[in-house]
Amino acid sequence: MSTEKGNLSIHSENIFPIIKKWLYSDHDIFVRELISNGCDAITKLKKLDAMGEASLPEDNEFKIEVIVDDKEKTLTFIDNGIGMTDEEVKQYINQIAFSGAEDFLNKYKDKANEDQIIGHFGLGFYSAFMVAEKVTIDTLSYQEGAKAVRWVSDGGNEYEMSDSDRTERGTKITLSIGEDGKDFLNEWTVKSTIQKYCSLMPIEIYLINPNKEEPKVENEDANGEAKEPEAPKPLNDTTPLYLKKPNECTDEEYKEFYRKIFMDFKEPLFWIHLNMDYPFNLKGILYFPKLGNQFDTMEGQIKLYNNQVFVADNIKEVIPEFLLLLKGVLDCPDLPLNVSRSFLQNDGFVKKISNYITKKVADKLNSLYKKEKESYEKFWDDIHPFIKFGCLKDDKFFDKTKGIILYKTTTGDYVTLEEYLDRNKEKHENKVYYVTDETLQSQYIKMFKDNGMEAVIMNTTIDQPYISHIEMKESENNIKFARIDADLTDSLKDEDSTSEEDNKKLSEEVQTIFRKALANENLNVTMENLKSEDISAMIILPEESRRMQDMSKMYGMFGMDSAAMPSNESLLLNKKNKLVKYIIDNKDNENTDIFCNQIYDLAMISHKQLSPEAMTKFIERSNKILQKLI
Ligand SMILES: Nc1ncnc2c1ncn2[C@@H]1O[C@H](COP(=O)(O)OP(=O)(O)OP(=O)(O)O)[C@@H](O)[C@H]1O
Repeated sequence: MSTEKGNLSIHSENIFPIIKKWLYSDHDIFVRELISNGCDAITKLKKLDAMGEASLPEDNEFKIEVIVDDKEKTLTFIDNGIGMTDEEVKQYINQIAFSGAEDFLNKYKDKANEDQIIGHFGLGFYSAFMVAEKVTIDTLSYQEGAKAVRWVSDGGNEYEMSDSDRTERGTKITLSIGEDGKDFLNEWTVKSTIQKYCSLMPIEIYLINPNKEEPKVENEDANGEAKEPEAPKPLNDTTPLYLKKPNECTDEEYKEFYRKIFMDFKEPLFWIHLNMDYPFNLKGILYFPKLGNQFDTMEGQIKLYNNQVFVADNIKEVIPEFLLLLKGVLDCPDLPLNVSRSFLQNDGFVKKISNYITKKVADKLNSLYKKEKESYEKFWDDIHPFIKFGCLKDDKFFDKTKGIILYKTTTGDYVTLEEYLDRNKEKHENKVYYVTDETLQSQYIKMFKDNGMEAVIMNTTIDQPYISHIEMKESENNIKFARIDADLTDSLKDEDSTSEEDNKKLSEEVQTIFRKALANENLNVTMENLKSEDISAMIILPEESRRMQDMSKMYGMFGMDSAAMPSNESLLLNKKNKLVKYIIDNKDNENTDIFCNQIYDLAMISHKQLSPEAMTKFIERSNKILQKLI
């Protein structure tokens, strides 16, 4: 073939600077594009072979090689697929491939919307110019008698075609790397890019560095026999586990796949294998990860693939936000690979996928609850923030899971809301008592236990919004949550023969003593006849006031003054307690001040953390009390 020069029919002076500029943030995707073109070329040939329209040599092994040569400043992609004839190069590369680039340019002209443009990476072959100054294609078609063709372009709007010296079937694309792309002459960069985009692609991919000094290996074994050199390993897993049928996969395989993909060596708790052909094609595995410790951020990772080609991580337009707390791989060939995020957002098809995944997750949780209750309870501490977040975010998910949401009780077991309410209805109807800090509130927990009562433990950040959510959803049933120190239930009180009037008088009297001792004119004091004699006093703060306080503390961080909030805390004194009785009967005792302050601090410690000043005084006073015992 005589050398042929041509002009790429283009409507812009030069499209390539635009490609480089706009796609800069994603400029490693050219690796994905060129390798997937190689995969496609091989898949096409496999199909022809299966139809008997191509004959392949006996020892044929399909593969893709990527050669990184920092001396020659080239990065080369070789496949042994279908190849192209000169006519095909003209048609596919000069016309069709370019239309992808042209399409891109039109979008760029019409919509100055960055998201549209960056999201649209359907540039295929021409994305090579994002890093290359010159691109050379050497290709030999599988067809009998085909002649090898060379195509060269330096990224302007011109190309040159001539005969090539390629003798093997397939296509070799050589990128002469320019200044912009010099990172891609680094073996590690190329390797990690291939692993990012191509680790599940269906054809074996090998990375070759001709300039690397191979470490000397012993080529004789212990008996002096010549050792077989180790065969190079592909960088990818050509048959990812999710392609297998769920009933053919073992637990070990699921765990191994998880370790390999996420490099997470903590075992996942359980998983959901998605395998759907109709009405859309979706395969994948979603894992519920084990939370490390409470300081670990709950951040999952959902990798989206299109026919084993990586598209992106955590695309919240396709995957419901709360599912992003999971880890998983989803392969959806029906989702266009080259489409902008704003398009996905408005696509009804994508919503169907998202609803399907949500339903599958809810189904799995329900089946675990029904069939493997013990494991479900064991997993609960790890999975509950995820489930609660899902309930807050998605009403449908809430409807499907509300009956299987567990509450860990101070008795040590796990119950549903219905079970809790039912078994406590004699003592407090439609009311859920909860604990936010088991250590701090241990005094109250003990009192509850002594009286055969129980509270549920709600000690994570998601619990407060979740409580409000449940109260809203259950408003018809008038279900209310109250922290264990929010009020005093009748079950904790004993019969009291004192008249209401006398009681009021007594409370006022004691209030005066305590106000004076604590030098606090606003202190509220009430008297109750508790069942237990041991407790001297408790701090009571109505649920609503505490929620307001918590909120103001949160907003205080953003400049609101939380000190300006009135406090509704009151000191509840136990009439039955010896010390309280003693104070009432010996108002003028020299130790009254010490008693009152110590009682108040002890009650406060079980309610919230003391301020540094209060703590210092408490310790000083405790030491003084001890000294009096000498
Ligand atoms: N390695 C290759 N072997 C054989 N043909 C190829 C190869 N690379 C590209 N082609 C041909 O060139 C055409 C255009 O390639 P290009 O990557 O630009 O677009 P595409 O692969 O069709 O679509 P896209 O990459 O946008 O999904 C391909 O459809 C194919 O026919």
